[in-house]
Amino acid sequence: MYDLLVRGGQLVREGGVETADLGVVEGRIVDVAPELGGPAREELDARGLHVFPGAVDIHVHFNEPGRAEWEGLTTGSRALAAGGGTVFADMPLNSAPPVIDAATLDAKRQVAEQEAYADFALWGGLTSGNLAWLPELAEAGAVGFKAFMSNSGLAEFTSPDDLTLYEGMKAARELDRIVALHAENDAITANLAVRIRAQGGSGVADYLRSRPAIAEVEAVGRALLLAEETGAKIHLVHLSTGRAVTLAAEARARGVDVSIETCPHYLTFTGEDMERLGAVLKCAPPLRPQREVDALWSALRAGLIDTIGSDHSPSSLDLKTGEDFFSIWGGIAGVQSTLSVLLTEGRERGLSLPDIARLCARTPAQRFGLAGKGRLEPGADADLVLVDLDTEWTHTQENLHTRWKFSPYVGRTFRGQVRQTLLRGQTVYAEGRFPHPPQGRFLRPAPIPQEETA
Ligand SMILES: NC(=O)N[C@H]1NC(=O)NC1=O
Ligand SMILES: [Zn+2]
Repeated sequence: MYDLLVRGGQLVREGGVETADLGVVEGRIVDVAPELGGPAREELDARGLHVFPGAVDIHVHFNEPGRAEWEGLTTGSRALAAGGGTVFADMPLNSAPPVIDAATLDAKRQVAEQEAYADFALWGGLTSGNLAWLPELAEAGAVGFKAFMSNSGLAEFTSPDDLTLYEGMKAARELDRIVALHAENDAITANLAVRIRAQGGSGVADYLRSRPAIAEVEAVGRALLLAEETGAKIHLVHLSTGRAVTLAAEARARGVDVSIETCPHYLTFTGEDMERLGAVLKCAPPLRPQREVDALWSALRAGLIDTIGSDHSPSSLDLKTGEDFFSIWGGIAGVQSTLSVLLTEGRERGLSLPDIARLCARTPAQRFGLAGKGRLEPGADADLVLVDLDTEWTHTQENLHTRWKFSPYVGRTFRGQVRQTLLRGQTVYAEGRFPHPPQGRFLRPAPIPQEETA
């Protein structure tokens, strides 16, 4: 007897899209076939809908404990679920204190186990001062170590110098953990900012000039060399330029173990949009000219980019206002919109539905050792998103579930709407509501597979 039978949905799987039923027992998919026989305790009619694996957002900042006024695990994970997500990996900053040792990781884990509407993994930090604590972070279940090659924007989350990064990668290799890198050259970005501000620059165009593409490309090149030298596995977060993606893809072709992420905002908005809309679009690396947006879409079509993470990083609204654009908080609130962007713009730009499922679910789950996630296969968790692909809808402040109703996607029209999200067979989101209390579980990464993730 099934606990749940999902009837007649169009399943988006690795090989293509097929109409079939899903049989679920104790939160796991046990059977996938057309016209499964019952009985079942509960049936869900998915006819006319597409069923995707729950999205796995490997890059969010929910900022709890310590900075819940910026977002919070409850609101952040509700927004994730409303956007079709069932798993998130929370970055070690901007929670306070940041996650740089086992005790801070355990403290965040405890809060998330109470509050998260999705299953979750936790990143540890690799900072200038915590090399000695990487083993205990790995032991506590960190999914990997995040390092900033430029200023993180928060004094308590320091950047490792190149020697520390090199030694951190060696340690990460020993611990079989991935190092995630925010790759921008610190000397270029910091010194340009000082010079431009000294000349009185304080606007969006000034900010854009302080973070040129070469800052990203140089840091990506350096990170790849260090990874090649140490044999470490690295994950390049939020790449914003075609040239950085090409550099990383070339390194991968000669054996460097690198995965490549971009974010919906680099696929949707340009520097000109940032100049027009201001703080709601402030991020680092910054938004780029249209030709880079197009280059990222080409790279996605060519299979060069592995994962899409939201880099959801909001703050309270007071930090998003002010005359000096350099001082405004950098971070975009997009956790609810990743799948919507891909279903709308991605389909127009030539991605298939299985491509979208691979980028948003299968590859991030596989790359980060999140067993049972990201696939609609027998044995996997019944993490399902029911999507009506044809409905057009416009994002409003009212349908945002984040703490602050401040997102660049408000006012945007999407084609394809999330109707219902299930986590291990239980509905966590349906038609604007969250019918059950939070039940997210901590995911400890399994050993990372060696094979290519692309
Ligand atoms: N600290 C933090 O969240 N930084 C993020 N925000 C952003 O725009 N880029 C980042 O790396
Ligand atoms: Zn981030």
